[in-house]
Amino acid sequence: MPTVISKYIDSTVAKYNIPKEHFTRSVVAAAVFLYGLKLGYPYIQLLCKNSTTNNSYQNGHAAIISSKADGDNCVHSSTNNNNNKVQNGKSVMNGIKNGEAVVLKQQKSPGINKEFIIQLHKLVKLMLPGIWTKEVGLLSMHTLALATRTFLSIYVASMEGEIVKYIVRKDVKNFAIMLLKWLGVAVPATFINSVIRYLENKLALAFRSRLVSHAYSLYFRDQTYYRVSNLDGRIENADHRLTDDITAFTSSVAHLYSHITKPLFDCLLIAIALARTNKKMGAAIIPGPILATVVISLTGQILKAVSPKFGILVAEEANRKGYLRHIHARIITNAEEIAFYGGQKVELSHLEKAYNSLVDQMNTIFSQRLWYVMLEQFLMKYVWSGTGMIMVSLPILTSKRHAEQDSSPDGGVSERTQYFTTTRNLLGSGADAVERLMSSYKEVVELAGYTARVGDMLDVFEDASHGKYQRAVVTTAESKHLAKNGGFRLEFKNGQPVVKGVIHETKDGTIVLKNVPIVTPNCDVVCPNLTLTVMPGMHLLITGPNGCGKSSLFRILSGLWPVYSGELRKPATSDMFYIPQRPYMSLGSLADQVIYPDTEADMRKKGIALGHLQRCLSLVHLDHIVEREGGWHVTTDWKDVLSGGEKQRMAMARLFYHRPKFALLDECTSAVSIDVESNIYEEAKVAGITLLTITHRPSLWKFHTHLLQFDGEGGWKLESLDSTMRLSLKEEKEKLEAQLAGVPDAQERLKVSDVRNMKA
Ligand SMILES: Nc1ncnc2c1ncn2[C@@H]1O[C@H](COP(=O)(O)OP(=O)(O)OP(=O)(O)O)[C@@H](O)[C@H]1O
Repeated sequence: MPTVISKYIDSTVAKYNIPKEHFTRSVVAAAVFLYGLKLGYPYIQLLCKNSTTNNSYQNGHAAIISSKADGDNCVHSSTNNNNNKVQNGKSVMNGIKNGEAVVLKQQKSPGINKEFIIQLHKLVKLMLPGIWTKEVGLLSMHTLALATRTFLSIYVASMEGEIVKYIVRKDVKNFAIMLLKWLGVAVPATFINSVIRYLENKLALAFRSRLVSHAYSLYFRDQTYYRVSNLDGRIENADHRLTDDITAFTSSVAHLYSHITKPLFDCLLIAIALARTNKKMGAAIIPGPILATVVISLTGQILKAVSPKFGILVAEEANRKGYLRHIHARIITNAEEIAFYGGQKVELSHLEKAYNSLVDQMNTIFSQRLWYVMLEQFLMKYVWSGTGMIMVSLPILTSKRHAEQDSSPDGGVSERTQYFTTTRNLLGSGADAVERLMSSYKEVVELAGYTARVGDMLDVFEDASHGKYQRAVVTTAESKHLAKNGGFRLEFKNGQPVVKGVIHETKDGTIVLKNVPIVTPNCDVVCPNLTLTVMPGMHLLITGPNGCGKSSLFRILSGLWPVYSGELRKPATSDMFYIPQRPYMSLGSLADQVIYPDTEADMRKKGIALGHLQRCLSLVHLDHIVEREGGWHVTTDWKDVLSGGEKQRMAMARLFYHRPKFALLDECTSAVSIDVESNIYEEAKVAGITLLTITHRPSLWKFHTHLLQFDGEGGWKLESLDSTMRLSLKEEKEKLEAQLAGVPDAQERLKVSDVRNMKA
């Protein structure tokens, strides 16, 4: 068949007097153009479609807002903050809990689509921020190394052809010279191979460093690390995305670059070398490439049609890996509590569940790969080898040169053997190159999975730092009731609550709340309307039942939670210092614990010496630990070394180091003995710090001038805590204590009477 085509072409060119070379080049150019058009067509079509259907759903379904008809419960979930559309994704209805809440969750499908190209473009811009960067230098060197390797491959293939020619001619001298040359080329060739791998790893690391530094700067901007896990519901396990996913993404990009660039060079240069060899043999050039193009295109189409959705599979695998890691991290963090409870059975079952789910996903990928790789190998190894054999034999079979035309002594046998060896080697390398190009499709699809995870993470960080959150929101009947009573109703837009409150920084150092609601991240309104002014020196005691919003008030004052309505005036964040119930011990030395969140450099800048830290510790009765632990610069895991009460005292020592205008104390001395606690409060007041204290301990009342009492129903009461008030509270406490003190006696009497009754 190819011979027939070749003969037909020869006669046609001769008939119209067209130079054969022109004809050949035009055919190859047309074939390349058409194939390029065919590959690019779906993307051109997609681009056109997207620009015309901007407000419509694409490749997915969206369920944006769903509300229950009875009006008691309403559920909102949005997949996009600005408009109600989901691209290349779908929203999944997760189920109805207790007949009250429906939670909707968005599920994106990573794949080779417009979303992928946009996200990849954004990430590439971050990894290659300019021309004169280290990354571009590495990339250029890498490209040069890849091109050099291709030239060397072609050179080696032609040398091998010559070696075979001298063997057939029995020309020992030339054979020995060629063999030495061949060995000489092997040294730079292997060095280049090693350089390619080295540069690929360097490039992956450089890309990773760029992305990590960008991601860290976003993660630590404006408390984003808190907001992402507490206020936004889009990404779980940010730690996994920041570590493993960024690594996988950057390695994949660097690997794909060499995996695509090198075969492209190979294909181009090998095609030119093959054409020249064929021309030298006086054989027809067109049939071989046409045959190769047809076979390769068909193979590509078949593989594309049967290829599993590796992008989705890989993204899901990364998700499950992240979850498994999260469960491990929880066990390490809460090891003591779990051990006290003896909760290993439950924890083990959680771990096993997470691990088995990862194994299931990996098995799915392995089994999908099994059939795909089998088909890939069959098409690329056998079908292509057969095609290669036809291509190698064609020029020899169709060559018009006759034995008598050959100048060589063996009638052209050695020349034809040389040609055969060179061409076979070149074709082998060419086939390898095309195989790598085609198998890189699978890697591109996997890259789409990593791109989606990294790109989504950066988008969420960006949104969270600008106060834009998305999470499935459930408002309950109770919170709606509160909202009605307080005259406050949370407003929703695109399924997300609208932040309408204003925040101002005051210069006079007062805290003012005007009609500020306390709203949880789930949009439960725990207190619809709080109005309050705290002047410096006005020590405020905050009480109320559990879950009434006491700590949440501190979250709002610290800027962690948004102000949904009303007005908040507060001093600069540096003038307020929050101490939580569970004290946080940082990494570092003993001195680092006292000065946290300052660093030693900050401390030096402020002109503070270690002697001052010693005084801070003595104010909380903790100065003895300096000697006990071996000095200020000892580094250990302070979380485990210090007792619960010691950790709380250390947290209070920070208060004396920083000396803020306001101290937000959230039951932070619950494990400290009452006498030490009283001393600390006394000293804090002497230091001029205004106290806002959440406590259930009556022993602390005397240090405060005002009382803010939440009733747990959304209501609150602010009154001054004068001596009569303190007395009445004290009396109430003593009455209750007296009643409780009688309970064991009563129980004892009850037991005795029960025994008597039984005996009777
Ligand atoms: N990160 C969060 N996401 C969702 N809801 C939260 C979050 N943190 C707190 N809440 C909810 O906010 C409400 C008020 O919580 P808050 O911590 O202010 O209670 P509290 O009055 O300090 O209680 P306690 O005395 O038990 O410490 C609770 O119903 C709680 O479930």
